[in-house]
Amino acid sequence: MLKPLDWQSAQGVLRVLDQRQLPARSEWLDCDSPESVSEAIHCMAVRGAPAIGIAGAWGAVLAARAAAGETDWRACFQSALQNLGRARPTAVNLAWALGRMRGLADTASDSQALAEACEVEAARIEREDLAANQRIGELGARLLPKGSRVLTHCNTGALATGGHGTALGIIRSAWSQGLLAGVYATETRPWLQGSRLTAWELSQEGIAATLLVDSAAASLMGAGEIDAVVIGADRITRRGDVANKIGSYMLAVCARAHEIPFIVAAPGSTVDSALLKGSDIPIENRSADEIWWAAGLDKPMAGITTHNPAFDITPAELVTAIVTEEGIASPMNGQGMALLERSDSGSGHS
Ligand SMILES: CSC[C@H]1O[C@H](OP(=O)(O)O)[C@H](O)[C@@H]1O
Repeated sequence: MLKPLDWQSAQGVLRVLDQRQLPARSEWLDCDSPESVSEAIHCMAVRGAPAIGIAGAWGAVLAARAAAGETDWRACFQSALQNLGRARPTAVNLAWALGRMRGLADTASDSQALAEACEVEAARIEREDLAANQRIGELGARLLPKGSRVLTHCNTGALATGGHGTALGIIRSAWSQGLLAGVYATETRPWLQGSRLTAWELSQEGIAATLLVDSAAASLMGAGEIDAVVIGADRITRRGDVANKIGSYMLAVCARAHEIPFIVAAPGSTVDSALLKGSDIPIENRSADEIWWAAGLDKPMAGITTHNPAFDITPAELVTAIVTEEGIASPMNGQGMALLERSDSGSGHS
C-alpha cells in the first residue's frame, strides 16, 4: 500500500516520500530530528492534514529520543513539540497529534520511558488514521448513487493520510463497488496536488479519471457533467465551516448554484470542537514564488503584490454532508450538526 511515511525505529529515522518531486521521481528524505521533520512539513515534502499529524507524532518520538540524557528532559521535549506545532498552522491534525504526544510526558517516569511511550502512540495514531479512512470510504460511498460522476479537489489520497485517503478514499471505495461513471480531478493551483498527486494515485490504481484546470469546474457543472463534489478538510469547526485547499469555497458556491451535493470527508482528528466559526481558523499564507514560478519567474514581478493563501473557508451553509469515521452528519445550514448516519463499526480507535 502507498504510504507517505516510513518509520525506521532502529535507525531513528522518519523516511518521508518527498511529494514535491512526484510524479517525476520517488525520492525519500531521511529525517533524524524533530527539526528536520518540522522542515519536511513546512516545505510540504509531506502534506495533507492527517499525514502532517502523523509526521508530527513521529517527530515527537525523535524529540523524546533527543531529550534523553538531558536533566530537564521534559522541558526539552515540550519545547521541541512547540516548534513542531509551528510548521503549518491550518490543519488542526498537527496540533491534535502533538497534544496526544505531549500528555505522555506527564506520566513517563524517565526519558527512556517517554521515548518508548511516544513510539507506541505514534504507531497508534498512524494505524487509527488508516482505519478511519477505510471507514470514511465505506460510509461516503453510500452517498453516491450508481453512475455518479464526482469531482474532487487537491489530493486527499493515501499520500495525504495514513493510507486509503479521505475524499479520495470515498472515490476509491465507490469505484471498487462499481458506483462511479466518472472521476474528475482539479489541477489545484498553485502547487498542483491534483495533477501531480491525485492523478498519479488514480492512475496507479487504474481508476479512470479526467484532469481539469481549476477554472473549468463551473462550466463542467453547468453542462450537467458532475453529480457530486467530494473534498477533504484541514479543519472543521463545530458549526461545520470547513477550511480546505484554496478553491474549495469557489467549488462550493458553484455546486450550490447547480444544486450539486458538496460532500466533505475527514477523520475526527480534523474536527476542531474548540472553534465555532471558520473565520477563527488561521489561514496559512505561502510564498509568492509558488505563483510566480508558473509564470517563469523566480521572484515576484516589480510593483506586483501577491495573494497566495493555501486554504479557504467554505461556510457550513454550503456543505451538504460531512463524513467522518463516526458517521455522516449534516451541518444543517450552520444551525447545528445532525448525525444522518452513525458508523456501525465504531471509530476504528484502538
Ligand atoms: C486529506 S488531507 C486534506 C488536505 O490537505 C491539503 O492541503 P495541503 O496539500 O496544502 O497540505 C488539502 O487542503 C486537502 O484537502
